Amino acid sequence: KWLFDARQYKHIPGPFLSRYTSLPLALHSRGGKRHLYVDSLHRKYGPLVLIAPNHISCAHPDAISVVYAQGDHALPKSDFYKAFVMGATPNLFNTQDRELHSKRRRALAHPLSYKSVKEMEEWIAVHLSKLVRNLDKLCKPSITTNGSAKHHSISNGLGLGAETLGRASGSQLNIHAWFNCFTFDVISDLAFGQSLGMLDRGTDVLPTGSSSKKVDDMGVAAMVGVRGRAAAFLGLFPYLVGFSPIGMFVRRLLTNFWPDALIRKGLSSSDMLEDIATECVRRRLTPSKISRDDLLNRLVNELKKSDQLVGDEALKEPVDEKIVVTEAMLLLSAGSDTTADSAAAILWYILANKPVHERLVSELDENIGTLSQDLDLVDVPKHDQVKSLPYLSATIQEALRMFATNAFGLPRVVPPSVEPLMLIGQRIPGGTELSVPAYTIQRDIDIWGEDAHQFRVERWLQDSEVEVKKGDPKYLLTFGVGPRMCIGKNLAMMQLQLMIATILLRYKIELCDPEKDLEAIEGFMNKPVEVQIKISPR
Ligand code: HEM
Repeated sequence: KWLFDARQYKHIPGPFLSRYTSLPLALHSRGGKRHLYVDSLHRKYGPLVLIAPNHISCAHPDAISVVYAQGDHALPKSDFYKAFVMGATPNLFNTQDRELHSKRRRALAHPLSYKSVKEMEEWIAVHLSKLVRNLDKLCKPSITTNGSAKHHSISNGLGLGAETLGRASGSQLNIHAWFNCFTFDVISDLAFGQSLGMLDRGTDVLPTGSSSKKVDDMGVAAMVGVRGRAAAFLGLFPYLVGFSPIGMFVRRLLTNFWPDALIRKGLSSSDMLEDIATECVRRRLTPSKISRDDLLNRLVNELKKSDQLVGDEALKEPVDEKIVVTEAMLLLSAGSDTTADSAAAILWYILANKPVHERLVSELDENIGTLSQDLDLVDVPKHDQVKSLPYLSATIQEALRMFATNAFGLPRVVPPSVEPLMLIGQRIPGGTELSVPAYTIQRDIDIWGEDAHQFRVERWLQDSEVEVKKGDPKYLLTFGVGPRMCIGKNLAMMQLQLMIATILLRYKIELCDPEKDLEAIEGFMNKPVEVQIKISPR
């Protein structure tokens, strides 16, 4: 079968080794640079490349609507997603079953609609205000008894090794770590009915005793990150993982004995996250606890409705706790660091481009004006004030194009039973995995023009005086495309617009090292390593 597989792809170019093994791809994935490797292969071999024995990467604009097609032509997610097991049941993100997906998607679509997210804006504002209070304090070094300036320090969660994720001294801090605290607090508040309290504690390390399993000194952001890296690697060997009892058993073995510490840590982080989510959801579902109309409440109601129970009857029935936990945990892992990573990258691009920074500040000043600078009255903009600002929206689009939070191609599979599929003039046999590499598409000069590698906000502006090829959102793959595209986009965009606007309105900021490029490491998503800024009140 192995040799047969290799023969049926002989018309597709690619590295010799990749015809027989996924190892080259896996090694680049383990190194956190898969998208750059695949991009280099496209530059060498052209738009279709065999990157693993039955996996074709398609860097062509026409491939997007075929690989991520809607309706009857939709291709299911490939076995790669088996590595994203969380709990013992599949969730909206990792299920390969079309019916289960539609059912769960319906249950979450309403709670995450723009209208519903807008109704939860006040909870987001509470956390934004806490973020600002923390940054305000860090902006102003306090004076010690001997008169010297004392720097506020923050131990803010640990990265993979011993490096501190968000240390701040005086007016220098890693804004990425603070964005993580903010987005984790928001999503845990909305999805678990209780925030993880990171902004209150100034750290993403949970207090001891918050979980029955051992949560060592690793921050939750690092747990989510390392879990993504392990899954992105193991997904290339899907026969090792999965929901079956054997898959679960093998997973246990891997967690304890896999020779690579990163993979072991990723698997045990997944267990720890599950443990945290289970405890939070269980606490929240206890009848005596306060109930409020947040994401968890809406999700529970929708799940009950999808079980054909309606009205009062639905509310009386207990919902399957396992399903709520698995979906709430998905929201925690899918809806937190992704937003923080994107916000950190957007801010980096703004600060690295002074004219863009200045124009944004003028737009915000003209449209919003000053916010309260009084620590006790921390005031943040409303989403209605920022959502339609043209320069802010264009900057966010352009930074997401350049950074590509979702950078590698999300794999789908041609069902074995169907007729070979035609893709940009080539026959693709059933059973083939296909993906469209977001990073490569988002920097393709045929789509974006000769300046595709340059940060040009003007390409998204209607009335730009600068000569530039216009941007087309259908080639921006940040949130995915098709039936499996991001369901949390409304919430993510709302947070991104509010975070960036608030920070720019309130503070004078600059990069600590403007000469340094934005460093990123990729797991399932691409993540900035850190963004160190100098910050002071405006
Ligand atoms: C800037 C932030 C975000 C980015 C870049 C992002 C990106 C993505 C992408 C690319 C996908 C498709 C994944 C695939 O096909 O394998 C996806 C799916 C998903 N995202 Fe997001 N996301 C973000 C924020 C959020 C938020 C805030 C939430 C939840 C509140 C969320 C929940 C989900 C879920 C549940 C799915 C699975 C949808 C399905 O399979 O039907 N995401 N996201």
